[in-house]
Amino acid sequence: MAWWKRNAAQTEVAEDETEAVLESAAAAEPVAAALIQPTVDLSIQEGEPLLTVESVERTFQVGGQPLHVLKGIDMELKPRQLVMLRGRSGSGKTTLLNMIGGLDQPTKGHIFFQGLPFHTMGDNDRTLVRRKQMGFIFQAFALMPLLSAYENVELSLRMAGVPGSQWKERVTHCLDLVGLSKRMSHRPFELSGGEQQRVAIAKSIAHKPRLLLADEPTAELDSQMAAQIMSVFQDIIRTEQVTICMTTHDPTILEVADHVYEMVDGRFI
Ligand SMILES: Nc1ncnc2c1ncn2[C@@H]1O[C@H](COP(=O)(O)OP(=O)(O)OP(=O)(O)O)[C@@H](O)[C@H]1O
Repeated sequence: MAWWKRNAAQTEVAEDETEAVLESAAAAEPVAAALIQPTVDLSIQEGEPLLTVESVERTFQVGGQPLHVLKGIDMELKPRQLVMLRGRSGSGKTTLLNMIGGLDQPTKGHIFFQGLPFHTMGDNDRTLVRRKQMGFIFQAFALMPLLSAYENVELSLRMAGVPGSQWKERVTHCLDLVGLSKRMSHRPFELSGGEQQRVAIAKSIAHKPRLLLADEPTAELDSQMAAQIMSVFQDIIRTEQVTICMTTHDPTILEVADHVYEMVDGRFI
């Protein structure tokens, strides 16, 4: 299980932990604001891919033996696309998503995000690009249980170092986009699973990322709620100009994808 999945699963935190997160967010604000000043030109020309994966392999050492998980992956994400990675459990989808998100690096091959070589960049540089340009959505929603929907979205703006003067308008806009204007003051336990996932989506797009990565975002939802989430994804691609790459096991939602990559044992077929 990827560490960001584990983090998501561990967000059932106690009250004092919520306080700690809020304090660290406040402390992080000036630092984050300084960190996310663009030091490289992240704009891309029309028609160019947002992300390119070339001949990527990932091998883990398990008990002294190499485990070849990705065995030569080539793919492309274009601006404003909805792309799905489909495959059986253990086929390597999350491992690939981690590479695309700059959370891990390939053993061999190249990954370019807006022309930046993720495969050679250091951890700090990839973290900066990720904070500013990417959003993440998890199966387990990753919401702070003691904060309202509004406060959850606002927290992600604080963490991204967005100036406080912009928070209210942006939080309201993002919650409106996912159809939750009337639920802003509700806390996660006062919301349905689909509504919680929509708060998580609002949270992930609040800082205006170019790329949204979602690991099984509909896995915990019934088919009606899953369809709602896919409709929200289509809306935000149009209105927020974002590209979405998600993993799924669910064959019923594949038809809304612009492209489906089918993964079998570390390869696309
Ligand atoms: N850090 C790691 N160390 C060793 N093996 C790993 C590591 N990460 C993943 N693996 C192995 O790589 C394989 C693919 O895992 P991955 O999580 O990418 O699959 P998946 O397709 O996302 O599966 P699921 O749909 O169940 O989430 C699995 O056999 C897993 O045990």
